[in-house]
Parts: sequence; C-alpha cells; structure tokens
Amino acid sequence: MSITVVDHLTEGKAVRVDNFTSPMAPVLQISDLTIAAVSDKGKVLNELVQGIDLSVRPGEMLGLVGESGSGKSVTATAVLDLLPKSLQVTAGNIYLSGIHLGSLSEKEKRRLRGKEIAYMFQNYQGSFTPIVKIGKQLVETIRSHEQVSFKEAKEIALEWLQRVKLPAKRAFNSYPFQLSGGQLQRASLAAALMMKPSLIIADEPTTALDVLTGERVLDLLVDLQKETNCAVFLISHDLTHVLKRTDRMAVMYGGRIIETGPTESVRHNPQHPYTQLLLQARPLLTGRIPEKLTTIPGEPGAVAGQGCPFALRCPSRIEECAQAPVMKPMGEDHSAACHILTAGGEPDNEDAAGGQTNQQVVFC
Ligand SMILES: Nc1ncnc2c1ncn2[C@@H]1O[C@H](COP(=O)(O)OP(=O)(O)OP(=O)(O)O)[C@@H](O)[C@H]1O
Ligand code: NI
Repeated sequence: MSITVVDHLTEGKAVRVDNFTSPMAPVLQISDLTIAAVSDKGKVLNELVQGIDLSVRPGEMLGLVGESGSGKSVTATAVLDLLPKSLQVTAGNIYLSGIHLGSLSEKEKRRLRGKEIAYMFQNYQGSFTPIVKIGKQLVETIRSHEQVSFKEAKEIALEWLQRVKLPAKRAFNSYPFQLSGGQLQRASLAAALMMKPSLIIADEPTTALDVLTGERVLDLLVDLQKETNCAVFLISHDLTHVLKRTDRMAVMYGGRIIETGPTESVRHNPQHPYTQLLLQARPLLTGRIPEKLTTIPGEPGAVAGQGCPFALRCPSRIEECAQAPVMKPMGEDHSAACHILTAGGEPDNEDAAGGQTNQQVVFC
C-alpha cells in the first residue's frame, strides 16, 4: 500500500522510494548521516556527527539520549533541513516516508515542515510570535496548509487546545505572555498535533519546565500520539523520560550512536559501557537515595579524536579502542558499537571488561 502523503508532498513528482511504501515503513529513516562544521569557503573543519543510522515507524516513539554536545539537536535540525550555513550534511541520507529529503524543492520542504513534520522545542516561547494572539497564530497555520474557512480553522484550533487540556477559549484569546510555561508548551503541542503530522520531533520539550509540568506535557504527548498514530522522535538528556515513554531508544556519545534497540532491551540488558554507566548513574525513580551514587568517570563530553569516542573515559578500554568499533547485533533489533562485545552480547574477553560490562543493573 502506498502512502498518500507522497503525492501531496511532491505535487505528483515521482520521488518516492518504492520499498518504503508499506504502512509500517519508517516515517523517518536516517542512514549513515555525517554532519560537519564548515568554513565560509565550504572547507570541512570538523565532523560533529558521524555515520548516524536511525529510523522511526508510524505510532512509534524513538528516544535519543546523550550528554550535552553529543549531537542530538544537530541531527534533529538536519531532519528539518534547518542547519545553519556553518554546518553541512557531508554524507548519508534522510528519508521521510520514503522521500529523499535532498530531492525536495525549498517550497516542498517548507510545506513538509509545517504539515508532515511538526516540532517542539525546548524554547516553547519560540513556537509563537509574542505579539499575536495564540488563536490567530493557530488559525493562520491551519489555513496556510489547508483550504478551510476562518470559522472551520477556529473550530479545529479550539478542539486541539481543549485536547491538550487547556481552557480552550481563554488560551485562544491570549497572547503568549499571558500563558504559563507549561500552558504554552501545551499550546505548542496543540499546534504540532493539529496538522496531523506523520512525525513530531520533540527536542528537549520539557527542559525549561518544572518536573511535574514536564511530566504532564510528555504524558499528553504519549496519549495523543496513540490517538493519531504519528511517529515521535524524542530527544532528551533525561534518561528517565526516555526509559519511561519510548518504544525504542538510541544512545549517542561524541557524535555517534553507540547503542540502539528496543527501550526495554537496552534498559535491562545494556551492552555498551557508556550505556551501562548512564543507567547506573541515573537517580532512582523511587526517591530512595542509593548508598553510593555511580558517576561516569572522566571529564563530561571528553571525546576521543580517533577510534571509539568514549575511549578516554571508558573503564573497559582495551588496545583495539584506538580503532572505531562497528555496530554489532546484540539481540533482536538491539546493537552496540564496542570492541569488548561479540555479536550476541557477551564480552569478547572477560578481563578486558574490567568487571564493568554485563554487570547486573538493578532498576526500581
Ligand atoms: N552552528 C554550529 N557551528 C559549529 N558547531 C556547532 C554548531 N551548532 C552546534 N555545534 C556543535 O555541535 C556539537 C553538537 O551539538 P548539539 O547541539 O547537537 O548537542 P546536543 O546533544 O543537542 O546537546 P544539548 O543536550 O546540550 O542540547 C557540539 O559540539 C556543538 O558545539
Ligand atoms: Ni540539544
């Protein structure tokens, strides 16, 4: 079965990739993506993300976690084709419902961003123009993508404001500054969902909110995602959010995906030493303070220039880590890039593991 969005996006021009036409084909597929900082003259200065492979299917929530500076936002921005001039995709491909992003015109990409891909950012204030009432902005967005009357667009906007549990009429008639941070992020969730996008990219949507408000916004996102069957790409440095809500997750370090798999599998059977440490360092959800809090050794963000990016901090480092490890299958749909692992999930060499890998990690 083919995806109807294709014709709409491309105005009938044939750019669909045929093997992405089943209903469960990925809404987003990133393959072997490399993004580099470039000089004014286009010379590559340094690579910020390398060889990224990710995919999200309809109705699925994919989480991307990693330390600050690991390349999460740069990856998301490339999907939206909104990288600043100083950054460039130097290798790899991005497909949206099977359409190669590079094959679209600027006009098609603009339409795609407003209609098929919605995004929620950390800075929810940025989602709305400060001097225009929320309702007017929502109506304008709807009418720029769909041929409906003002009255019909207003009804859609009010319905969605209500669905994100806002006092709809009041929010509709408010300027952005008249709403709290949590209310504004809900309004931006309404703005994202009302166009019935195939994909929502949420980059740290709760970071600027207090914990409880952030939790409620994410719960709403999960509920409404189920209703609309859209795909969600949730970026967060908060492992708890990702463990609690996503179907699959990817862990990034120093611009590379170092582990990926079903969230439950990564949670209960983390393979890469960095993922294991990240899980151990996480504050427990029960509120019990553990006797000894694990911390990740070394300087946060220290990335090895060559080989495994985590090598400078890794307690299990071996000589081979001077060479970049490849992703190895570790179970169904679960893979990790580490020299001490062999396909299947056992360390290559027990001594090399330094007692750190395959430790049983207990979660509450
Ligand atoms: N416009 C730019 N020019 C040059 N380097 C950049 C630019 N934007 C980001 N970077 C660099 O790219 C790397 C990845 O940044 P990115 O914002 O993607 O990290 P992140 O994982 O989203 O971090 P955070 O959790 O802090 O949001 C960082 O080293 C950052 O300094
Ligand atoms: Ni970021």
